[in-house]
Amino acid sequence: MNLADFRIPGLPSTFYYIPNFITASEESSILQKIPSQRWISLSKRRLQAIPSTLLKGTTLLAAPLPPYLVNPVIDRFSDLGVFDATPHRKPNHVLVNEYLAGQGIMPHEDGAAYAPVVATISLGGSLCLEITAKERGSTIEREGAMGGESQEREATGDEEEVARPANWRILQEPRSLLVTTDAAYVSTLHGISEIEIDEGLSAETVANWELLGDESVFEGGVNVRQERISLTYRDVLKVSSAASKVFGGARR
Ligand SMILES: O=C(O)CCC(=O)C(=O)O
Ligand SMILES: [Fe+2]
Repeated sequence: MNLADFRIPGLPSTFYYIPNFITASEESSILQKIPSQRWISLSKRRLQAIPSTLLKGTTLLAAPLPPYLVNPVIDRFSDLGVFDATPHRKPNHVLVNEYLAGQGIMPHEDGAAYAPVVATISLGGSLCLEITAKERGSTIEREGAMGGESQEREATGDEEEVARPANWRILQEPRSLLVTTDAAYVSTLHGISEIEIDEGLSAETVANWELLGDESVFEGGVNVRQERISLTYRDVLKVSSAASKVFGGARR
């Protein structure tokens, strides 16, 4: 399997969409293992930061990812070379987002705490991710990384930016992998509309239509939202080990 074969055409470089990246039984096994007591509730969705929320929004306290987030996907990322260009060459942080029908996430960018590669696995329902080309020079801070604290920022996000219509839609099916990298990571915003039905779905309006696993599901042009969980894998640039914190602190 070659990542280049899965490049989404017509979008800023580079997005890749791989349908059926995991099997249905792998999907249900992961869903069962997501801990039910770790959710942070935001007004529009719930999330978990694993292994933990970044310190100051930028620094990961080193800890391994739990096995259910490692197997089988990390080896598959390696086979595809998804994180080959990032400093740790594999992800060290996962944001788990849950969206019920009608829930979404404001347009945002993921920001400079991470290497510019996000690998998103979708579980449960399908929905459209909306991509907007960023205006030159504009900056919108990362929304998801800081968990609960960032909710305020989400609410007060730059109105001009969020009011602009999306340029492209990527339809994410359950069990698919979406990779956002290179210029696309820094030159576009992504968001999910708070709607219960995605409408007008077709080869003309969905950028990854030709790459879908089963486009016949969407033949009527509609997707009725079901509960969806996304696993967004990232490589946090700054990692601090607990030991270096303790000893570094004691020496000063
Ligand atoms: O759920 C998704 O696919 C997107 C989530 C997201 O953008 C984020 O957590 O930063
Ligand atoms: Fe994001």
